[in-house]
Amino acid sequence: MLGWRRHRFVLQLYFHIKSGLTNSRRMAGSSTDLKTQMFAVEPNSYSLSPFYFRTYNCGPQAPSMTPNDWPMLAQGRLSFSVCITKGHRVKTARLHKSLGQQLSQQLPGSEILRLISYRPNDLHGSLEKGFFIVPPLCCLDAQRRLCDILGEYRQDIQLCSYSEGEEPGIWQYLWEVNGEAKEVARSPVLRVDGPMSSPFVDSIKGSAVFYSLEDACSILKESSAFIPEAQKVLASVEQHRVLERGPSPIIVIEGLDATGKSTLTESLKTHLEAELLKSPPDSISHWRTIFDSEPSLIKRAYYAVGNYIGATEIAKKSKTSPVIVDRFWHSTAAYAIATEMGGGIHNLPDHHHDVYRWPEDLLRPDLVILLTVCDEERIRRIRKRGLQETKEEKELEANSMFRQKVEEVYKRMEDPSCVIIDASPSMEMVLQEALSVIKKKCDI
Ligand SMILES: Nc1ncnc2c1ncn2[C@@H]1O[C@H](COP(=O)(O)OP(=O)(O)O)[C@@H](O)[C@H]1O
Ligand SMILES: Nc1ccn([C@H]2C[C@H](O)[C@@H](COP(=O)(O)OP(=O)(O)O)O2)c(=O)n1
Repeated sequence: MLGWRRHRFVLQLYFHIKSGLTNSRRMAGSSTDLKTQMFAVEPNSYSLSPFYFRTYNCGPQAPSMTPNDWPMLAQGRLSFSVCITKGHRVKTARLHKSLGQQLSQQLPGSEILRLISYRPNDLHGSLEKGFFIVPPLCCLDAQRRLCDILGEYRQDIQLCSYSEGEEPGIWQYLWEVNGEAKEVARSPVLRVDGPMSSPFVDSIKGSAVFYSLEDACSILKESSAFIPEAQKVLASVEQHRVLERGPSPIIVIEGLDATGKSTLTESLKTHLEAELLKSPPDSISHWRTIFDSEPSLIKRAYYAVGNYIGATEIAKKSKTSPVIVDRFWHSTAAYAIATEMGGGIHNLPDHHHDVYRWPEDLLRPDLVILLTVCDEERIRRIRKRGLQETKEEKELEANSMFRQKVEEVYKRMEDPSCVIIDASPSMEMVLQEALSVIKKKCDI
């Protein structure tokens, strides 16, 4: 109760001294929407699985909740959700990324979790992405700073706070960030079980993993207004029309950074008198850092399209010699799925889920080899190599859970699935093992 009073006081004080135009039409729409809204918070230390809650209408039989049901509200804690309201998908994705960065930088000590909000009967039509913010205990300053950050985004966000209310239960308060102190709506909230099909998984398709060239290109088309290089990548697709593949085997080598892909692909090239190609191909790889700094919607669309551009060259070369490919679609899907799914391995989509399928319209290799080495050896190799690591690889080094998830997704990919080779032994032994697998699986 005390938490709620203090919390409302701080927010109202803040909004009273802010001025600006109100946007009552949008907020009125949102407040009615809230009555049927589901929220899913990605797993973290509070909950190893996603945390689901929904708003509901009060009634005589309405169940009420206590902070015991909401671990993040224990000890009078307050928490917040910020959703980016639905709009142009590329613009929304960029706003989401920049808001996430600002929240992490400017609210040190707060837990910033990814959140999605949706209506169960219309997931894709209603899905909004955002963050669930748990400031440190007794940190009034965090609320002020949160409001400061949100000022810049006020036309595009919906801010709610959560606390115990005057009436029993946990309440969600919808705030108008844009003008006088105004609590626009309030609603009791109820923690609920997750649906059978995870909305986090459903939201991946078409927003982080693209199962057709058309889907990935549509994102790059929309991005062209903000990123001139997106247009250049699309022009490259036009120049690379898919060709019939030849009779020689196409072999993809996959694995985490420093598992020995480059070393093995170079040796295979020599031993099999093969062509060595990589994805993304040279024609677009110089724009990689530009797309790496974009939100996953755009970054993953770039890598997806890169596979299709690469496929044209792969198909052409397979007419005359075996082709070895250093990373292909499995990398694109594995890193995207592992990044988008919070929590541990148990939270990944189940085996045989259709997120692990190969895109129908993408050239299918004859064999995919996955190189694995233990963490200690992989990190020893990264240090020995001494080259600059990508930001993502630095995170991989720091985040063992993410690394395990990427590798697990590789292992779950289907049709073609990966043949796993333990790449810990000497380079010569790894090469011999790879040659033996290739001999068995391909016509060489
Ligand atoms: N089987 C192996 N045993 C020991 N070191 C290896 C082996 N394979 C590769 N390396 C070394 O590990 C480092 C990373 O290998 P690299 O082929 O560049 O990996 P990737 O292409 O997967 O990032 C390099 O310094 C390489 O010489
Ligand atoms: N075909 C590909 C190749 C790489 N990627 C992405 C997946 C990861 O985000 C990075 C990994 O590439 P990185 O440059 O770190 O790794 P290598 O140097 O190729 O070992 O690129 C992809 O999505 N699709």
